[in-house]
Amino acid sequence: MKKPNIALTIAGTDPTGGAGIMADLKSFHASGVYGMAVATSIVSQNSLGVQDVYHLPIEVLESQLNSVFEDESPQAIKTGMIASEEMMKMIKPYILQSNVPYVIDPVMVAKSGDALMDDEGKQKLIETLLPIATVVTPNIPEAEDITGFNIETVDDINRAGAFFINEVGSEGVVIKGGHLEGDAIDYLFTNKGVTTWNSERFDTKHTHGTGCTFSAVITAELAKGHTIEEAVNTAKRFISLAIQHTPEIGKGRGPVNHFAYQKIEGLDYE
Ligand SMILES: Nc1ncnc2c1ncn2[C@@H]1O[C@H](COP(=O)(O)OP(=O)(O)O)[C@@H](O)[C@H]1O
Ligand SMILES: Cc1ncc(COP(=O)(O)OP(=O)(O)O)c(N)n1
Repeated sequence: MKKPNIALTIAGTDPTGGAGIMADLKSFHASGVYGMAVATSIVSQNSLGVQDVYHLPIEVLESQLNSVFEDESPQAIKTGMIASEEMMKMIKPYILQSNVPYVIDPVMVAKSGDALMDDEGKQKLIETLLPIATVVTPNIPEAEDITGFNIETVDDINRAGAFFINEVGSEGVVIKGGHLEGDAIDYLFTNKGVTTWNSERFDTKHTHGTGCTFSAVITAELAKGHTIEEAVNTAKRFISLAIQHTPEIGKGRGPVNHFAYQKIEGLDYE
């Protein structure tokens, strides 16, 4: 059997499996990629919200990174929740040395409204990690925080896309339209221009972890050697099916279905 491609996620946890590294590992698996995961923070959360957040000591983060990189070389890396500048500085050299596609989900606030990063962390993310990203996947509030202006119209989205590419220095950015009204439209900006993906908006409250899942699939597709455009195309189809076929788990805003794409599209593993 051929050795699989490997994707690594570096992010926070969710014991109920809807978001964070747990959702990333399921999404990697459902994309036919071998997943590895380094935890940054332990988050006690569920479909009802975030109950507690415990940031791991920096030496625990370093120790996990060494365990991964002493042993293997992932073909793509994703970061999600990174709470402090100290963590960002610890992670950055591992990403640079890997020299593989790097996806940033700039996680700042959970949909429950709970903060997952402080204000200083947001500024440091712009300075340390966003300039080395292959793709950044902000939702509208995250894009507003990073750019510093309100995003309400398509003109605002175009201005935000230009800000990430020209001022921050990211190679690509997908500004996700999940938080706007109407169809769920996502906008990919690269130096080649803008590409949009449009899906119907499914009327469901079960959208916990949509951003984690979407960015994890982009990472998996990049690990397989696909282009940014191909990776976002697959991720959009994956997340649309995952939201359309939610498993209705938990008492509140539950997770998406990480295995709908695999079942419906009949993904073949190599
Ligand atoms: N109700 C919905 N119906 C269809 N697609 C959605 C819906 N909500 C979000 N999406 C899609 O899910 C992905 C994640 O978007 P979003 O929910 O904005 O991210 P986040 O979880 O980071 O807030 C995007 O592709 C977005 O268009
Ligand atoms: C550990 C952890 N990371 C990220 C998030 C945010 O997830 P996201 O996919 O943006 O969706 P919501 O969970 O906010 O609905 C999280 N909750 N936990």
